[in-house]
Parts: sequence; structure tokens; C-alpha cells
Amino acid sequence: MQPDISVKNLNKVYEGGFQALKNINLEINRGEIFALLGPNGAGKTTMISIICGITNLSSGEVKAGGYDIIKEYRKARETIGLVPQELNTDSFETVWKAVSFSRGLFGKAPNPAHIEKVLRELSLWDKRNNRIMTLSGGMKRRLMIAKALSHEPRILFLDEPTAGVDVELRRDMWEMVRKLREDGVTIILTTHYIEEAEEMADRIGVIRQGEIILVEEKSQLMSKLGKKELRLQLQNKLDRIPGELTLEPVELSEDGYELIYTFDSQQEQAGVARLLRTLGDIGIDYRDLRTRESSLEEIFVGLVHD
Ligand SMILES: Nc1ncnc2c1ncn2[C@@H]1O[C@H](COP(=O)(O)OP(=O)(O)OP(=O)(O)O)[C@@H](O)[C@H]1O
Repeated sequence: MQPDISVKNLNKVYEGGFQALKNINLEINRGEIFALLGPNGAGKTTMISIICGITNLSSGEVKAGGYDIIKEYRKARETIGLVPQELNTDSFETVWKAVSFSRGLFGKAPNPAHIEKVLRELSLWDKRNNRIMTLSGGMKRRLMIAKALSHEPRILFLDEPTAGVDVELRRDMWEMVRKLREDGVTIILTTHYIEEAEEMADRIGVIRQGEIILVEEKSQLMSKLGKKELRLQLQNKLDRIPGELTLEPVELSEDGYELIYTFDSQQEQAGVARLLRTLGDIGIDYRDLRTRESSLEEIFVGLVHD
């Protein structure tokens, strides 16, 4: 199957000589939710802007919906809806007019039924005759999405979609993005909230200093790079790790009441069984035991700050 977005050997050098993107290769499949993670200044917005035709590329080839973004700009652009970071929507216009106008910009014939559907899905239907300036911040954000969806794009870019929104709206937006995916829309989002990627993404790409350093299915990423931790609360305090355990990846908590055993998520559980057996053999009792898996956040921090 042809990917919805295809980026080949993409480079971006800004005027002044700063290279913001270095030989990016990436394919995004139809109907997936792809999260692009990276620290500030890594190149996320630059990449999105190039794919959407807002910024020129320096070299390489980019296709959206199968169309070359330079040679077939209009067709490529038509396949894309972009929800930018900035909310630049303070106006006297009504919600309905603003969304209808956005559709017109793409040269598409009016389709009130589609606009109604979009407004209803984004819980903006009741506000359709309200002026934009009277909307709350959260509603303005929904409006940005409605505008991006007005021309029925098959690809939706969300640049930091939930930055600064409250928890409830964030959950609503996640729900909405999932619904869009069910409708077959391909979704690419950049986010600083690792939780967002963890919750929603099918695949995750990590970008650092203009380079894609990893692209992986979320589940594989978690199991490949994730760590598990077993914490044993001891019946009696230990002053140091017993000699029988020195070869194991075990640490003792500062207060001496907890043994912490760390192992790879993929590793089989034999190590745990061996540890518990050894503890039994040398007479160390424990009151409780807990396991914990590392979060995507810990994996991400490990990747970008080494
Ligand atoms: N017009 C420009 N001219 C020169 N350098 C630029 C320009 N725009 C961006 N840059 C630089 O390119 C790099 C990538 O910026 P970009 O905005 O793509 O990062 P980002 O990953 O989106 O960051 P953030 O998460 O902070 O939005 C940064 O070092 C930035 O300073």
C-alpha cells in the first residue's frame, strides 16, 4: 500500500546556514496515528511546515496523498488539514462562516452537510452562529480543528494539539482524534506530552537535532526499551546487599527496607524466580512486592538526553 506521507532524503538549511533537518526518511501509513516526539528546537515544526508547503525544503522529496508537494502542490495540499500551534482566530466572524470560508480556500464547492457534521463532532454546533471572539479558549481550539477538517482532508496534522488545555478538553480531543482515525483519516501529531503519545499513537518517531533517531510501533518501543522494576519491602532492615545477591542487578534503598531489582521488559522472568529463591534460602523475608514498568517518558528522556 502506498504511504500517505513519504519523506525521502529531506534536508532543510535555513538562511544563515543552520541545518534544521538532516536527511530525514519517513513513511506514514494510511489511517495511522503517528506521534512525532522531540525536544524544543528538534525540527518538528520545520518538518510539518515543509510537508504542508509553508516552508521550502532545501533538498529531498516529499509526497502527501501520493502527490509531490512541489510539482503537484495544490493536489498535495488539498489532502492535508493543518491545525497549527498558534490560535490566530480572534474575529467578528461566526463559527459557521469561518469554517465554510476555510473550505472555500481549497476551491471546494460548499457542502453544508459536511460542515454540520464537523461542527457537531467537535461540539460546536450550538455555537455555529456565535462570533469567534466570544468563544472560550477550548472552543477556539476545537474551531481550529473544524477549520482544518472543512475541506475533507485525508491527512490531519496536529501541532501540539493540547498544549495549555485542561485535562477534560485534552481527553475530549483524544477521543475526537480516535474517531477521525476510525473515519480513515491519517493523523500526525507533535506533542510535548509523552502521555499523549503513550495514550494515542500507533507509531512513534523521535527527532533530535534535526535527525530522526527512531521510528517504532509504540508497543514494540515500550517492550524493547522499557525496563521493569520489582520492589520488595523487607521485613527487617538490611545494612548492605547480601553477598549471595551481589551478582544480581539489585539495589538497596537508602533506608535499608527495600530491595529493588531492575530487568528488561523482554527478558524472561527466570531472574525474578531466582532472586526470590535466593532470598528464601538466605532467610530474608519480605512483606510486600510491587512491579512497575517504565513509561514512555522515561524511555524518551533516555533517548534524547544521553
Ligand atoms: N526561520 C528560521 N530561520 C533560522 N532558523 C530557524 C528558523 N525556524 C526555525 N529555526 C531553527 O530550526 C530549529 C528547529 O526548529 P523547529 O521550530 O522546527 O523545532 P521544534 O522541534 O518544532 O521545536 P518546538 O518543540 O520548540 O516547537 C531550531 O533550532 C530553530 O531555532
